[in-house]
Amino acid sequence: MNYEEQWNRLNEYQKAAVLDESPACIVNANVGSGKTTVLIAKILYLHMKKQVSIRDMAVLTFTNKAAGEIKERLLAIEPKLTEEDLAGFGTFHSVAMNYLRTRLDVESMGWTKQFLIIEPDEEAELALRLSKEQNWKIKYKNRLKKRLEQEYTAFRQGKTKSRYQDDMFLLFEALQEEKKRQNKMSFSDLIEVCTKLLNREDEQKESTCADDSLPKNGETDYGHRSEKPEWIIVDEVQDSDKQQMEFLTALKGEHTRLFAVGDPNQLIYSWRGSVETMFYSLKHQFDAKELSLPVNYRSSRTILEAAGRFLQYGNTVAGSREEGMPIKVQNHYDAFQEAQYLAQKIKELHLGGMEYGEIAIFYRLQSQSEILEKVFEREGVPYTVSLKKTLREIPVLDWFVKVLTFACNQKDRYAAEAVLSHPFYGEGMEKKRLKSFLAEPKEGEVDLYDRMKGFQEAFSSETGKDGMEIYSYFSLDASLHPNAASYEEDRKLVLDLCKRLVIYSQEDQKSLAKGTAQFLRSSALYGIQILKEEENPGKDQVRLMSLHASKGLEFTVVFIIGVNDGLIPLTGRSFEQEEEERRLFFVGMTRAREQLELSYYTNPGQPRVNGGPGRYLNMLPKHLLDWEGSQAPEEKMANLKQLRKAVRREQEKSGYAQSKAEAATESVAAEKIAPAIAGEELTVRKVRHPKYGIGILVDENEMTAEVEFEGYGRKEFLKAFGEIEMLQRKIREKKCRTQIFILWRHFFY
Ligand SMILES: Nc1ncnc2c1ncn2[C@@H]1O[C@H](COP(=O)(O)OP(=O)(O)OP(=O)(O)O)[C@@H](O)[C@H]1O
Repeated sequence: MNYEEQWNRLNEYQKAAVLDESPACIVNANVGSGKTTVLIAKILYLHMKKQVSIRDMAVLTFTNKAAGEIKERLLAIEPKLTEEDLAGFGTFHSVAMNYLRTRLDVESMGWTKQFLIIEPDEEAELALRLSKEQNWKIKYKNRLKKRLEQEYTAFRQGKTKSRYQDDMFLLFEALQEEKKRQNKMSFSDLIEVCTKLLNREDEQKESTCADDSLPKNGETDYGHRSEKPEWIIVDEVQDSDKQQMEFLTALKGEHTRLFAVGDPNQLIYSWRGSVETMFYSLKHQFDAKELSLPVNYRSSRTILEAAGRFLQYGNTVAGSREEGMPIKVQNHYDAFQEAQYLAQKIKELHLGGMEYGEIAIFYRLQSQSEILEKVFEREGVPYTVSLKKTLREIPVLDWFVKVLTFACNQKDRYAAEAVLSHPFYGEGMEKKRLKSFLAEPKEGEVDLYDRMKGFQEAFSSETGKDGMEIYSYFSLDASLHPNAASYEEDRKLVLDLCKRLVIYSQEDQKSLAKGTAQFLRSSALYGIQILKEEENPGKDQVRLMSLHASKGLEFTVVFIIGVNDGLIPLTGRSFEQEEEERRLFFVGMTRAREQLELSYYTNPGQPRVNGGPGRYLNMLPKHLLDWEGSQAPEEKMANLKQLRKAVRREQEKSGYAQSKAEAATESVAAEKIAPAIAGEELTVRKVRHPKYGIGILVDENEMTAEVEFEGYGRKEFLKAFGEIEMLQRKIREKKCRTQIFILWRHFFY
C-alpha cells in the first residue's frame, strides 16, 4: 500500500493524530484501534510531506519486532535508506546504545566505545562471584538477578542500606566498577549512562551560552557532537518505566516534538518496572495534548464485548466489525487430551480452507508448549513456537559465547575462567591449576587459551567464508568431545553460530574480529532468535506462544488454553499482580479477529492449579458464549468489582502477602538443600533417556517430567510417550558430588 492509499484508509481520529504537531501529544488508544497504523502513517507523513529527515527522528518501540516492522515499511517505500539513517529507530536500549557508540562521550564515564553488553544472567553470575570473593553477606542469592533489577533504583536514589539489611549496596558499587573494568554495560547502564551524558551536554550548552570561550553548536569540550532529534515518537508508552522516562526527558531538546501512543489497558510489563500511572505522568510532565483512537478494527463485536469485561472501568470498546461467532468455551480432562483435541480441530479448520498461519494458541507459561509440540509433531500439524531463546540457554553455545567473549575482550577474566574450567566442554581445568595458570599464563601451555588470545589478530582482516575457519581455528572438535553423545548436536549448533558470525561480518563489511565483537553486543541486546520458525521461513504454521508474546499481533482464530485459576490467572502475590493478569487476558482475547476459543482443565494435574473453569470464564457474558455445546454455569461475577472482591477475599484467606510468599520460597529451597550440604541421605530420582543418558528429575506432575542432563541442560518430557525411564536410588552426598552440584544449581541459579 503506498502512502496515499494508506492515508485515505485512516479514519478522522487517526488523521488528527497523524497531522498533530503540538510540542507534545499523547494518544490514548483503544486496543486494535490502529496505534501501529498511525505511528507508521505519522513517520511517513513527517518524512514525505513535511520533509523531516529520517535521521532527525527517534522512534522508540517496546520490542525489536515492532521496530523491525516499522523499518521494513519505510524501506519498502524508500529502499535507499541505510542502517545509519535508521539508527534512531529501535527499542529504548538499542537507540541508547547507538547514541553511546556514535555520538556521546562514553569514555568520560569509564567505558570505551567498543563496550560489550552484559546480559542479566551474566551480570547476576558476576555479582555472585564478586560477593563470594569479598565474603559479603547477600541474602536470597537464588533471586540475585531479580534483586539486582529491583533494588537498583533504591541504590541509585542514594539509599544506604538494602531492604534486607545485607551487603547488596556494596555489591552494586563493586559490580559497577567491575563492569567498567571489563568494558561491559548492562541494559539499565545503557539507558542510565546515555541519560547522564545527554543531560551533561545540556548543562554544558547552557554554560556555553554564558561563556563565549567554550565550544559551540552542540560540541562538547571533548569534541563530541550530539544533536537532539526533531521528533521523538514513542510506541506502547504505557509499558515504559521510570528510567526510560528520564531518558526521554534527556533526549527531548527545547524544540523537539514528542508524539507517544499507548493503551493503559494493555499494561502487562509492570514486573519490569513500568507503573500504571506512567501514561498519565508522561502527559503531565510534558504538558501533552491528549488525543484518542476509539474504534477497534480488528475483532468481532462479540469478542470486543466479552473482552470489555476485563477493561479497567468495565467500558466497552467501540467496534467496526460485525457481531461474529460466539466465543467457545471448552473443557478438557488434562493438557494431553487438550493437545489431541486441538490437533484435530486445527486440521479441520485447515481442511475448511483456513491457513495454519491464521491460527494461534496462547498459554500463560512457556512450559505449556511442550505437550502441544510433541502431539502436533506426531499428528503432523505444522507449528512454530515463538520463543526468544538467548544463546545462554543452550549449554554448548553458552560456553562458546564465552570463548568468543574472551577472544574479543581479554579483560573479561571471568569468561576465561568459565571457558577453561567448564566441566564438559574445553579443557576442564581443575580449580587449582586454573588459578595458578591464570595468575601467570604461559604461552604454549593451554592451546585454547592461546587461540582465544590470538583471535583478534588472526581474523583482523578476513571476513570469513563459511564459519568452518572459526571452528577449526579454535580446534573445537577437541573441545566438544567427539565421543560424547551430544557431540553431533553440539557441533551443529556451534557451526551454525560460526556461520552466523561470518554472514554478520560480511553484511557489515567488517573483519571477523570486529564483526564478532559487534555480534556479541547485538545478540545480547536483541537476543538471538533460535526460533523454530527460522528453520522454515515463510512456511504456513500454527503459532504457539505465551500471552505476553502475543502483544501487538492478530490472528483469525485464537485458542487461549488453561483458563484455570492458578494458571490464567496465575496466583498473584499481590493485588497489583492480579490486575496485571487481568490485563494480560484482555490482551490475549483481543488478538482474535473472528474466532476465540477458551479452554480449561478438569484435572490440571499441576500443583496450585484448580480444576474446573477459572474465574475469568465466569466473568464472560453468558449470551456471548457457546459453552461446550451446553449451558454455561450461572454468571458468578459479572463485573470487575466483583472480581476484585473475590481476589481480595482469596488473598486474605491464603495470606498471600508478597513477603510471605517469597519467604516461603526461600525456606523451601533452603530446606531442600540443607540435607545435601550436611551430607545426609537424600532422595534423588534419576531418569534414563536413550539420547541424553542419565539425568536428574527436577520436577514432575502427572503428565510431564522435567529432567536435567549434564551437558544438555533441562528437558521436559511427556510421560505418556514413554521416552524416559524412571530410575530411583538413594545417594550420599559424598558419593555423588555431580548430582548434588546439579541440585545446587537448580536451587540457586
Ligand atoms: N482505518 C482503518 N480502516 C481499516 N482497518 C484498519 C484501520 N486502522 C487500522 N486498521 C486495521 O486494524 C487492525 C489493528 O490495527 P493496529 O495493529 O494498527 O492496531 P493497534 O492499536 O496497534 O493494536 P494493538 O492494540 O493490538 O496494539 C489491523 O489489522 C489494521 O490493519
